[in-house]
Amino acid sequence: MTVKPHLPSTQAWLADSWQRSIGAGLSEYQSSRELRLDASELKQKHEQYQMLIALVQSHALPLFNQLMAHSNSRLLLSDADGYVLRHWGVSHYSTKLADVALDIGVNWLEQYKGTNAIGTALTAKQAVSVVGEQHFIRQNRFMSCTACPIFSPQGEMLGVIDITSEQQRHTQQTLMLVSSLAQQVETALLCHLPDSHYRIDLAAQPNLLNSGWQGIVIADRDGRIVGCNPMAKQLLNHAKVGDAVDQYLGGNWSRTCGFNRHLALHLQTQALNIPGAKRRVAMTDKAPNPLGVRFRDPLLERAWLYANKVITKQIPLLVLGETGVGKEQFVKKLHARSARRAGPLVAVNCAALPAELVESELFGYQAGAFTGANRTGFIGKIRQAHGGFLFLDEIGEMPLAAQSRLLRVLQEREVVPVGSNQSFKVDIQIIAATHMDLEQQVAQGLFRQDLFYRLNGLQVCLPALRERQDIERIIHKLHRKHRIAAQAICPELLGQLMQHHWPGNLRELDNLMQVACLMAEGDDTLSWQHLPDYLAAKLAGPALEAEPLQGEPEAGLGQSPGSPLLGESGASRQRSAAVNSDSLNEAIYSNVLQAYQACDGNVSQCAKRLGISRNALYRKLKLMGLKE
Ligand SMILES: Nc1ncnc2c1ncn2[C@@H]1O[C@H](COP(=O)(O)OP(=O)(O)OP(=O)(O)O)[C@@H](O)[C@H]1O
Repeated sequence: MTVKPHLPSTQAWLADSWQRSIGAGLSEYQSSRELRLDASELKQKHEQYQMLIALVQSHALPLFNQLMAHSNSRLLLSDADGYVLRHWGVSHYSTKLADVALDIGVNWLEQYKGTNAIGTALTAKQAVSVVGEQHFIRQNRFMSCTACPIFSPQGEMLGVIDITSEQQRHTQQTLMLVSSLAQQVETALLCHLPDSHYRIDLAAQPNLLNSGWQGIVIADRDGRIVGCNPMAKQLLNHAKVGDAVDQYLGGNWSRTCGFNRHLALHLQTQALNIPGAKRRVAMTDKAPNPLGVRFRDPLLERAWLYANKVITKQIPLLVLGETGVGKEQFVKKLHARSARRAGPLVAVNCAALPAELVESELFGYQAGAFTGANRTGFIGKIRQAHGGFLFLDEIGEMPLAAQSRLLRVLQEREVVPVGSNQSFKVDIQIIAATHMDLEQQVAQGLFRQDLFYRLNGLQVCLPALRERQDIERIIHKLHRKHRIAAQAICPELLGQLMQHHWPGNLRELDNLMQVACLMAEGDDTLSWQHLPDYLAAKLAGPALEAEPLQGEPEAGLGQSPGSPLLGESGASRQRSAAVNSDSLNEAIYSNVLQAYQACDGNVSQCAKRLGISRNALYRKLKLMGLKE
């Protein structure tokens, strides 16, 4: 005899769900059906959703632990197909959950389990609480479950987050808590969109800015919206991705990061500092044609074509070239034009990575893995780069002890976070860059030969600025970038710029143009008179060829050494020293030291002040014994 279930009548979504359970052929008296992933399928799911899992762990688990850890409850995450991906909470509860198969890898769609929070939230696309008797299958009625879907910034449902409790009956508060956990994860996803540079929180009242109910807009470096939450859309009258933030918030929102006002809105802007902030939300299908990028210099063109060939095959790429030739920009362009462009580009500054932190930075670590570890753990740069590029910048500067650890990391394409026994497969393209002659470093015992071979799948060398056939075009390009209004360059100055040695390469030219254009504001022609004296002297007079601090030139520090790199043609063009190198080095030391002290040891600020890259500053500080 079949017993007709008594349909709950109080809430429409619940009645609909029971109807669907009956429609799926389930009976409340039977035990539920089981669809379970096998080990390899589960591993695949974990790889696919590792970013989501990590964000739940870092953005939802701490609050859950604080409020529910002692209440025989568990926090669960399922994917959009209803498979439980992970659960967290008190350990003695999981056996009981396992009895009803609320276990990792088990599917909780309504068609298998009847009305339940995970399956019903997925179908109804809304937060639901399914408490005790409301479960369709009797076997599940000892539980209270509350679940809320998590949506990607593009509106795609990624999964649900759920709290399941054994004794505690869920209430409206639990529903609010789970919704807020889902919201935290959605905000984290928003902040990890490719090109995220600014986060702007907005609200009508200042005390709502950190309430969880504020609007959030994520903008790129140029102030274009790359994503926003529904509240921001509402507050900004349907702002869209691609719109300029200025259009909605005036021109002051990014001027100083911090609090601000625009009309009736209170704003709080912060610069996002996510390492390699370009993470994958979804892989896109077709890569743009790299051959569409044209270089007007044959050496650069060849480097581009070769590099593009190897990066489709996961062959490690080594990018060489003097400081400031644009290695980092080249890698960014490679990434942007590659099939992995929707994946992240995660940069590691190897010069600034202490040996003892190599594993935890690269592999990640579990919460509490060692003293000083972040409470929520860290996913690690390698897993962050999954699906994209891992860019090992300044590889030649890496201390030997750190090199052997890096080698181990690169040999195993599986990552086990420090303090964990779970391994994660990673799919990454490795690119390393350096301004140093690595082969010479190997010969001198300063760089491990095995690591060199591991990184040196293909080597491309970017030409120095003085060697480039398109130097005139670059000068005009950088002039256009910095000039304040239409303006020509006087032929004598142009000629001199084209002949200059440019030890700091593009960076040096870029800095010079910036200063000169400021001086030339309002004039029709950029000419000698607009150059500060020291720059004019540098261009006009005999070249200042000082010995660098350690065979290495930097722009912006007042020195002008020759090329240290590779013995390639540029090196042969080095001119002889014309000033006393000791006094020049002294001046540089004192310059750097002053700036470093003035910036309270803040490397980014100090590099900005000196007009050099952070990497270059790190190198200087190391030479001066101010950094490890
Ligand atoms: N294609 C380009 N066009 C114009 N300017 C460029 C280009 N590439 C790089 N630059 C300028 O040169 C600067 C240095 O570029 P980048 O950091 O890529 O050099 P790098 O070779 O990686 O330097 P380092 O070895 O010191 O880290 C950039 O900040 C930019 O100002």
